[in-house]
Amino acid sequence: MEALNIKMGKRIRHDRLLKAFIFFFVDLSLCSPSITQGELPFMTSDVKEVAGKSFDYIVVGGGTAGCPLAATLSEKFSVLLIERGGSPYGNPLVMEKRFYGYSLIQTDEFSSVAQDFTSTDGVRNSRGRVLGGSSAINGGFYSRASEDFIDKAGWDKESVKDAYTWVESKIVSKPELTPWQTVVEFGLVEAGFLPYNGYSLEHVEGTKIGGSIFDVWGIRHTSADLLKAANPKNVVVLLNMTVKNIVFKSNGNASETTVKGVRFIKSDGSRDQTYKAYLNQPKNCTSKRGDVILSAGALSSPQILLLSGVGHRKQIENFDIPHVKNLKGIGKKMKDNPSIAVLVDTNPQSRQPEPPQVSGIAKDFKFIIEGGVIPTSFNATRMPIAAKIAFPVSEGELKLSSSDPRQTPAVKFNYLDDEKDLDACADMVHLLERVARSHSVAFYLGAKPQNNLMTSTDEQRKFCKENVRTYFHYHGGCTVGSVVDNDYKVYGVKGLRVVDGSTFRESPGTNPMATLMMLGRYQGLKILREREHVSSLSTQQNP
Ligand SMILES: Cc1cc2nc3c(=O)[nH]c(=O)nc-3n(C[C@H](O)[C@H](O)[C@H](O)COP(=O)(O)OP(=O)(O)OC[C@H]3O[C@@H](n4cnc5c(N)ncnc54)[C@H](O)[C@@H]3O)c2cc1C
Repeated sequence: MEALNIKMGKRIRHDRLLKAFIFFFVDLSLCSPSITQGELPFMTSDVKEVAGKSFDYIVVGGGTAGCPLAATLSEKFSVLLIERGGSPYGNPLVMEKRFYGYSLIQTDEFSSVAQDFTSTDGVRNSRGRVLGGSSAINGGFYSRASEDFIDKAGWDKESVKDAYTWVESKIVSKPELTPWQTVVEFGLVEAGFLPYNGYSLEHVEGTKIGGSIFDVWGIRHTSADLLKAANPKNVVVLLNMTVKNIVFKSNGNASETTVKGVRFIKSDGSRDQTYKAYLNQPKNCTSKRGDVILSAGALSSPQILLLSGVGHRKQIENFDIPHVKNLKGIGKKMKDNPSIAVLVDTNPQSRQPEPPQVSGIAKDFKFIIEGGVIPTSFNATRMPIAAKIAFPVSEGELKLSSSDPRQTPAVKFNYLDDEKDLDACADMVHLLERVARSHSVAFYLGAKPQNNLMTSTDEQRKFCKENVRTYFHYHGGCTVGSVVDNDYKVYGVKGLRVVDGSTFRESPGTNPMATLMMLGRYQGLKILREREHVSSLSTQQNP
């Protein structure tokens, strides 16, 4: 136990460990409020309510960024939000913390809330397919981006803070640590992740407890809950429909590409029947108009652009899609933070799953380490401690693999291709082992601390190459500066924006969910400000 008593910036008190053990035996979810709580009155799967109609804004993808964006725009404008998946409410795989991780193992081709995909590198991965997007299947760890990241993005600091606070006031809770999470905390401190910062939403070096979108009853609050702030008179959330492509105006002016609306299909597979929804048209050419905003995530937003004929001509024409606009950056700069995990348990066991709640941020913010209990089947879990490289150099590409928008496009991330990433990974393995083999972890498992750590760089590099996996923070494909400008408008196309993880040149160092929710709110408010004097009444219906 001596190792537990090492000095920290702020001492972790022993009564916390006792409290954590008590928590272990009292399953708070038994007295949880109903998981159906939160159904939204403006959700529908009835295509007739929407097909052929016009709106000021059409948001494609009700995910992490799309929900806060639609909620915010609806304060002043009519908004249609189209989501390919169904409602998260009432689904225990989404809503209940005790089933965390099960959604990733119960997948099917077209309807499960998590959609499996394997990158061309051979790494298995997942993405959300439900209102709330990937915030409905993820670990729920909530952490703001660093000031440096916000500076680089050129965002207004005060507005960023307000947008984070808006999100946090609605869906973020301070977690109670379980015994295992407390042990991970001690292990990180023991391995030198200092200072100890306690509970913090900020991205700070050392060890910290992050926020959570799971509340004290173990109920998940996805970004869909942010839609509760929407103006119910102004918003329609259309579920179970997949947007196939963007509809452009054919005004004969080849130099100007203007968006008219979107075309979509039912997600269940009846692909032959397509439906359309339109943007309201401005009364005259000087009035401002709304946009179609793609918030379909790092894989689908570039895919929808390519399926719409926007992108590299050759790729598009290979799928018999008419080419509309040459924009070479689409599908480029795809990145996924390389990750390595070490299992601390020797065998699978049937434990309650636990999302990561404590993180170690090390070496000038280069590495992030977290630990959890992850289900590998319906009756077995493992206990990995995993680390990611925060700012990898290697990048890859996304290409169409089918004209079916429900299929995941082909994506290659080129994990660890760059020597700098491989060196960083070797360094990361060293740190990871120090946590995984710490006295704290060994004490919890009732084992002796192992001292057979990998020592040679060659051994660590080999381990990295053979074991690289995802931390699920993939991003890029429509990056700022190459596909969208600083206002998130697609270059050369009128009435089209992208607001989601595809616009990130790099993931915000820490876990990205908080910053994507913030981005939805931030960009929504920015658009409202831009159009302060325009009301939806100044527009006429289309067609
Ligand atoms: C398993 C897992 C664990 C993670 N853990 C964490 C964590 O603990 N903390 C953290 O900060 N981050 C975590 N992440 C990362 C984070 O959740 C994602 O980076 C983030 O949610 C992505 O947000 P987004 O808005 O870009 O996309 P998404 O949230 O994925 O939203 C895209 C939405 O668009 C919909 N859509 C896609 N195509 C179409 C179409 N053609 N038509 C209509 N709708 C469409 C999708 O169904 C989805 O709802 C995790 C991710 C995963 C997958």
